[in-house]
Order: sequence, then C-alpha cells, then structure tokens
Amino acid sequence: MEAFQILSRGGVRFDKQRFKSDVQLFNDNKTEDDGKKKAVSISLDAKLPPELDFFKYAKGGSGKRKAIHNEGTGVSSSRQSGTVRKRQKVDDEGQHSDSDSGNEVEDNTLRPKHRVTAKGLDIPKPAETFEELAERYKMTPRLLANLREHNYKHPTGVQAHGIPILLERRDLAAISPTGTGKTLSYLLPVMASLQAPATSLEGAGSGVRALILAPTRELAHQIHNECLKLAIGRKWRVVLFSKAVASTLRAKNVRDKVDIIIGTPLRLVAAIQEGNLQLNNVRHLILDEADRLLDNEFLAQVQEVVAASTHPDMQKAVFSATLPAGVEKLAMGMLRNPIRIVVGLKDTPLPLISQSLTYVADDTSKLPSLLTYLAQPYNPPLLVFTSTQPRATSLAGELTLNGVPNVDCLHAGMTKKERDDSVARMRRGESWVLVATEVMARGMDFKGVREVINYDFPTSVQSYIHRIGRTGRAGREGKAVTYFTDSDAPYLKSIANVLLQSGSPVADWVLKLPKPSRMKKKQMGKVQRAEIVNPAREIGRRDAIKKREMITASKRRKAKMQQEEQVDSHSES
Ligand SMILES: Nc1ncnc2c1ncn2[C@@H]1O[C@H](COP(=O)(O)OP(=O)(O)OP(=O)(O)O)[C@@H](O)[C@H]1O
Repeated sequence: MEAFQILSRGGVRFDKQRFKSDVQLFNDNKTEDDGKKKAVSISLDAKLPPELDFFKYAKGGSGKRKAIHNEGTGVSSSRQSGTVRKRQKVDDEGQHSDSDSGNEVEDNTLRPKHRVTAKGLDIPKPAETFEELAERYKMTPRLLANLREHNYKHPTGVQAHGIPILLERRDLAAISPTGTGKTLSYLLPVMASLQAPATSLEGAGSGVRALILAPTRELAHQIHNECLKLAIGRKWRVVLFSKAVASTLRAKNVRDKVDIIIGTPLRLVAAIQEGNLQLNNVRHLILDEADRLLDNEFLAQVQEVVAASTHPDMQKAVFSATLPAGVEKLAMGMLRNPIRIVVGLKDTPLPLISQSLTYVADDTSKLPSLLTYLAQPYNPPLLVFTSTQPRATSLAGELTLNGVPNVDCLHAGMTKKERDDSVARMRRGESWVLVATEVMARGMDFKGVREVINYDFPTSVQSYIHRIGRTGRAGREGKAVTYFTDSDAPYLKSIANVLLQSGSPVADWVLKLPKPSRMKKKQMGKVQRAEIVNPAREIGRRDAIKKREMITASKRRKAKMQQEEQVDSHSES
C-alpha cells in the first residue's frame, strides 16, 4: 500500500494535485519498493530479516523455536533451520530427543494440529482427545459429560499438552496465544485432581485446596463462571473471592468446605492479613495472566499469597499469552522442576487476527476517523481501547452524542455495579461499541468480538498483543486496527514487528523506522493525551460557562438597576 493511502485511511485527506511532487516521490520509488515490500510483507513461511526478528527467534538462541509446525498442515516453517527439518522427522516418528543441554528433554511428539514446543524433564505425552485424558487419568464421567455439554469436543494445543502435565502433578509455565483455551487447560486438571467436593470427601475438609489468581475482578468472575460449568452436577464449592465473601469465610466450618477460590491478589492478601483466610491446604496454585501478576503492581501481593500457601505438595502453574524474558525468569524461579510449553510463536498473536496500523496525525484527528469508520457498515460488537479512564468516558460520550447506537463504557473508575452491568450487556449482545481501558485487555472472552480498535496506542508490546487478542478467539477470525499519531511514531516499529511476526502486512516505510531503544520502549505507555477526546467540546464547554456567567451578571445588573429605579421613584413620591 502506498504511504499516502495509509495516511488517508486515518481520515486524512490528501490533495494529490497539491502534493503532486510528494506523491511523485513515493511513486518514483514504487518499482524499487515493490520488490522490497515483497520481502517485508512476509507470510509466516517467508524468511524473516534478522533486523526485524523482534523476538530474536531467527537467531535460534537457546533453541527456543526448534520444533514448530504450521497448524493444520504439519509443514515446518521455512524460517527454521536445518535442525528443524531433522527434528521434524523425529516429530513424525513420535519420539523424544535429547536436547543439547544434556539434562533437559525437548518434547517433539507434536501432532501436526498443534505448534507446540515443550521443554523440561520427563514430559508427559500429550492427549489427542478428552476421552483419552479421562481414561488415562481416571476422570469422573460427570466431568467428561460437562465438557461435552459445553461443546468442548477436542482439546486445543495448550490443553492437549498442558492438561497431562498438570494431571501428573508437575509445575508448568504455559505460553499460548490469546483465545486458545488456557482457562480450561488449568480448570479441568485442577477439578480432576481434586476428585470430589470437600463436602463428600473424608478428611479433605480442612481448607481451600485450589487457588486461582487473576489480575482483574472481571477476569476472576469469568474464570469463576467457566469453573461452574465444569462443576455442574456435584456439590463443588467454587468461590469468587470478594469483600463480602471474605467475611462469610470468617467461620471456620464454612471456610473448610471451600474447594476452589478464584480472586485478585489484593482481596486475598487483605483476607490473609485479617486472619480470615488460611492457604495451608492449597494443593494447586494457578497464576492466570502471570506476566501481569508478576509485574511491579502485583508482585508483592502475589509473593505474599505464595508464601501463605505452605502445603508441601503444592503444584504451581503460570499461564499467559505473553511472558517477557525477565518475568519468565521470575516465574520459573517460583516453580519446581517445571515444564515449559509454548504454543505457536512466543509473544505473537495468531494469524487469525488481521492487523493494520492507521495514521491519524494527531490526537484530535482520531474522533473524526472513528466516526467515519462507524458510519460505514461494521461488525458489532466492537471493542475500542483508550489509554485512560477519563478518555474512555469522554469517547463513549462523544460517540453517543454523534448518534452511534448502543455505546457502552468500561473502566476501573466505575462502580462495581456499573462494571458488572457493562460486561453483562456486552455478553447479551446489547452493546455494539464498548469503549474500555486496559482493564478489559487481558483474558476477557466476549465470543462475538470481531474487531478491536486501538484508539490510543498500546502501552507496550504485551498490551498490544492482549488488547487485539479480544478478537480472533477460539479459532474465529478477527480484525485489529491501531491508530497512531506523530507522538506514537517512536514506538511504531515495536508494534509493526509484531504484525510482521504474525503475518500481517506492514508498509515498507514503517519498517525502515529506527528500532526504539530500551529507554524509549519504557516511555511507550507514557504519551500524554488530553482527558477529553474532543477539544471542540472543551472549548464549547468553556464558552458556555463564560456565556452563562455573562448572562447571570447582566441579569444581576438589570435587577440592581430596577431596584435602584424603584428606590428613586419611592423617594420622589
Ligand atoms: N477445547 C475447546 N473447544 C472449543 N472451544 C474451546 C475449547 N477450549 C476453550 N474454548 C473456548 O475458547 C475461548 C477462549 O478460551 P480462553 O478464554 O480460555 O482463552 P485464553 O487462552 O485463556 O485467552 P486469553 O489469553 O485471552 O486469556 C472460550 O470461549 C472457550 O470457551
């Protein structure tokens, strides 16, 4: 695509006549660029230039991407080296092979359906079907029936590999793209391992046995609902932890009968500190969205929860679609003899999501661009991300004022009820456009979302991957559009590399931008934006206030004059 075409997509009109010479400049390079474009707008099968290898896969590194198959075809990517071909052969024969490090085994028993790399000692065999899992690990027929009832027919990649690992009571770090079924890959083994509810198990009623941590209340709520689907037909006590629940758990006889707790770190830590929650009987501790839970905001709280979970046989597992190297090191340090599985390419969205970048010059050009976009037919519901709460409120208001139907808003500054209602409307399909902040970026599974718009540039590469991952879930296709302004330009290259890794086309000129430094990347989330997305309304508001003040002043003056006139006429008479 020509550069000025990309610019035009953001609602910017180009007078080709006026900018003839500039257009000529782009077109002059066309033949030469076209050749290059072919090289940069690569499909997953093309060779990745080393300078664009954002995640350093091409270098091979520590053998991170040694065994990767293309989903559905079993054909290995031509980006991989000869080693891969050799390993491919091993894969097809279904054998394990020793890795270079000597004491680790890299599991290459991969079925063509899944692109999974597993690393660790004595890796359990993946399972083809849920029936195979049920038979191998003696799951209850009820659990299997609940799976069928909810249309879980075949395990996804992360489930096929992850469930046996957890059922063999091994610690696990699972990195799998958004929307690939990580929730079930820990819920099913946790419930199968617990075997039966505490209420019906002799001697098991001495405190909660499984704990699942999630970074937001909305996500914890969603996991809770998923867990309840598997719990149908038995008296499992699955608790979504909240302030109110914490007080009911003060009574030991209530607390002891709880099987599974799902909650956010802050609430749990408060309950532990108040003495309302003991975690010494926890046998399974799961961190969902682990990289978020282990970042600076949550780390101390998570460490406190881990420290309070003192059972000697406790199994730990971390899950996420992204796990930056530093956080992965931290996570691995928490696990005992862990197995690490990576589905697809680490930190790379699924090619199911078609991604694009749209230039919008400056912040004030975004609203007209979005309104133009929404004036054309689109596939609701659509998720729009802003960087701050006031901007989410302001944008939702502007869209409504401009006649966009069924606009909703969701951010952490809203009350619990407002947030719950907003999620519920989205689930019922009543919202056509949901404007949200980062709070909706991770884990939330709204099945119908076909499109995500990053109205404000994401705060990091991880934030980008999770935000766009709200679409393209469970094998469905999705579309993600990211607006960028001149202030976002320094960070554009980081996001463009993600597009490239996952097979979305990127304009040649974007790829020629310099790579942002580490320092620069850290500033990505700190771009200053106005609280109100429509400055005209701000001016309008200011004018209105001024006008009102003037009218009031003039009314007061008039009243005073009338009073004075009355006084004068009284004194004259
Ligand atoms: N085996 C399966 N068969 C069919 N659908 C499935 C299966 N496993 C999960 N799903 C569905 O896929 C969707 C995505 O699952 P889930 O929310 O667990 O993804 P995730 O990998 O945790 O995503 P994220 O990284 O965004 O949290 C859900 O709607 C879920 O019901």
